Amino acid sequence: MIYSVTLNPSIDYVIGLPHLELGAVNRLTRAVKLPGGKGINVSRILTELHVPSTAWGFVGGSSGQFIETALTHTGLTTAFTPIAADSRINVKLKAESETELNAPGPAITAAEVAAFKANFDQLQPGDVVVMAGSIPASLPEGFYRDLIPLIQAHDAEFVIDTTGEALLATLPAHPLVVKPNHHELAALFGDAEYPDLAATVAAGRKLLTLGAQHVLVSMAGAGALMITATQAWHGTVTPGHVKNSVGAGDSMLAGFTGTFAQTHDALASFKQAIACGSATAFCTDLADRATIDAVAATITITEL
Ligand SMILES: Nc1ncnc2c1ncn2[C@@H]1O[C@H](COP(=O)(O)OP(=O)(O)OP(=O)(O)O)[C@@H](O)[C@H]1O
Ligand SMILES: O=P(O)(O)OC[C@@]1(O)O[C@H](CO)[C@@H](O)[C@@H]1O
Repeated sequence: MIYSVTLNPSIDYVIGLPHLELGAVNRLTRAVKLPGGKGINVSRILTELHVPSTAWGFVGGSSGQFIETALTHTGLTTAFTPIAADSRINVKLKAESETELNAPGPAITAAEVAAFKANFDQLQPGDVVVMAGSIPASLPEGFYRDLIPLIQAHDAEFVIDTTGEALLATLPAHPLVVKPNHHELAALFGDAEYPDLAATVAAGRKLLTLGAQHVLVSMAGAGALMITATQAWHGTVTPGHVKNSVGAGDSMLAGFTGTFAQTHDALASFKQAIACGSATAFCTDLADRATIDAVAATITITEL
């Protein structure tokens, strides 16, 4: 079983208008509410792929109720920990360009944390826990790192999508896959942007040396890399009409994790990762199965 962890779920309030004028009254031409949060997005894509998963995390208030109900309607299994405070609302503004306004998240009490951690008692060998997204300000910075022993005590694996020191701190525990984007990768090593794929591969390979089992580097419209100790592949898709980049990275992680959990075939998992990431970029919400399959048929993989 795959479990996603979203410590800080959100309602994603997606609003659109042709032109934003700061300091003026703007009339929206589009306004929709979606259940959001990186782990939740991973679970939503897994559902599209018919890979069972359960979404864990903290939800509270009427916003939390909306998130839970909306996810249940998608067929996703949730086992959220209820909290007294309200889940956050993040604004995704689509005008001339995309702007995201992400809230800090609710206060979470020690009793709520204890109830959440009790979930980990049910893990079985071979299960995978995907931890993704920000940590609410009321929880310690090292919260993800502290969950790893709870996972490994059951011989389960973990996947982590975080950045900077928080990511580096988890590598000695051998995450199944890490997926920085190329900007995050450069920042991780205090480098300027990498000039070419060879330099990006060399930096990605350092993450393997530090302990990651698989390394993907996403590069938005330029596709993605998968890097092993001796090989590297660059994957791209036929360009399409980009409608939404929110959740492309989460979709990618879902594609890799879901396929790897079923096949243990890293290259097939990489292809599905690219298909899911790009399909989300080509959809108005997260990708649907038909778009994922259509995009998968256009993938080109080049061994570097
Ligand atoms: N414009 C695009 N055209 C085609 N594919 C895209 C595009 N943007 C993203 N993708 C696909 O999605 C993958 C992940 O995108 P990206 O590199 O933006 O991840 P990210 O920075 O983690 O995204 P986010 O945080 O917005 O979810 C890319 O590697 C690519 O396969
Ligand atoms: O504030 P965080 O937790 O870093 O990111 C949250 C978020 O931006 O990530 C998802 C897209 O990746 C959205 O659904 C959600 O609003």
